[in-house]
Amino acid sequence: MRTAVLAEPTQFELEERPRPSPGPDDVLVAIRDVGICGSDVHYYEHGRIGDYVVDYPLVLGHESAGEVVDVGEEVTGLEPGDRVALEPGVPCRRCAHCKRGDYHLCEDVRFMATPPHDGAFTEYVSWPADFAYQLPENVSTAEGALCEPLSVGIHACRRGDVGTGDTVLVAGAGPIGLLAMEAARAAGATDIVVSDVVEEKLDFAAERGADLTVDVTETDLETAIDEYTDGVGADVVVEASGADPSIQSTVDAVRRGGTVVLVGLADEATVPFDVLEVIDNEIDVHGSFRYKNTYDAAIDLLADDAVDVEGIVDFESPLDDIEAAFQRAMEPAAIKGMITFDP
Ligand SMILES: NC(=O)C1=CN([C@@H]2O[C@H](COP(=O)(O)OP(=O)(O)OC[C@H]3O[C@@H](n4cnc5c(N)ncnc54)[C@H](O)[C@@H]3O)[C@@H](O)[C@H]2O)C=CC1
Ligand SMILES: CC(=O)[C@H](N)C(=O)O
Repeated sequence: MRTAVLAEPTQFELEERPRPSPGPDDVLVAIRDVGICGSDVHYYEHGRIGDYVVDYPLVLGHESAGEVVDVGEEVTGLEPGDRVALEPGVPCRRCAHCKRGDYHLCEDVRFMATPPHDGAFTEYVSWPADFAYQLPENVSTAEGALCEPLSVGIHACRRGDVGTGDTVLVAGAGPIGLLAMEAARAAGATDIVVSDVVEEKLDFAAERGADLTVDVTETDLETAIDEYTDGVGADVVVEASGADPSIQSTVDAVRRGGTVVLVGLADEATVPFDVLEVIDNEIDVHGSFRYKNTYDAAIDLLADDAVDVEGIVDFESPLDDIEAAFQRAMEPAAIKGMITFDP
């Protein structure tokens, strides 16, 4: 099977690898669509993200969906021909975190395209059947692949307890921010403010329904939020940029008693943060790591047309052109690239 292998920084090689056989509890999936995530681009460019260092060769890609072509002997509920979205993190199922239900916090998780685990820029993946979610007829495999970043948005909104009538500030209009905006709207938020430093990103967020956009290179975020909320502040702030100034400004933009959800990964682990403001205003600050139990919700939202994920895809490319696709994904205005495979 044809596989794109990251052989060294900024260097993919296309190689033939043997097609895997599904284990007893696995499904063999012919991959149809794989999104290019910011983390894939980071590994491509720098060979590491924090403590995760690429031991070459590595197969990238963790936002994937495709068609089941074979099933292990113990698998029930899925059969060849079914289209599925693959949840990329398979936990150990035995540790204290897994047993508590926080399987996304499992320290032995096998997460696609996070070293040393291979991902989905390949023609076939064998994957545990319970982490393969059947797609209804009206949900495409491209949408199935984007259940992954949508899940990050859904989990962030759950962490922030976003509810009916809320005003939500989403900081950062990359794919994660844009899909957090979709998830917030679906959770009942009626006012969504999006901040960014790139005008095109904000224009795109506005086209996709942001009620207010704030270019923080020109406008003070706290002032803009104060004006929009009559001095109250946002009920929930979802920080999805990872930029230090944005992280710091979350406590100024949120209302007293509101919630800040930190999703964006800061370059440095330590960011100066006004703790007194957190205490005085009784702000709940939550970290949000990946997601758990979101795929069914993501697929239901897609089937009901309650969210739009395909609209964030701005370019598609076949596997053979993956190098060019990654070069394009590195452009500042790029949003979401998708590697597509012929059926
Ligand atoms: N916690 C988690 O489980 C996950 C975290 N992430 C992280 O979430 C963040 C967002 O991911 P993507 O959307 O893929 O990244 P992205 O890089 O495409 O988007 C970030 C956006 O933030 C904007 N930005 C930069 N400085 C800003 C500022 N001061 N204020 C507001 N916006 C600013 C950028 O212009 C860009 O549009 C990244 O840090 C990524 O590593 C991604 C997936 C999962
Ligand atoms: C941090 C990322 O972008 C990646 N999606 C991951 O969950 O590791």
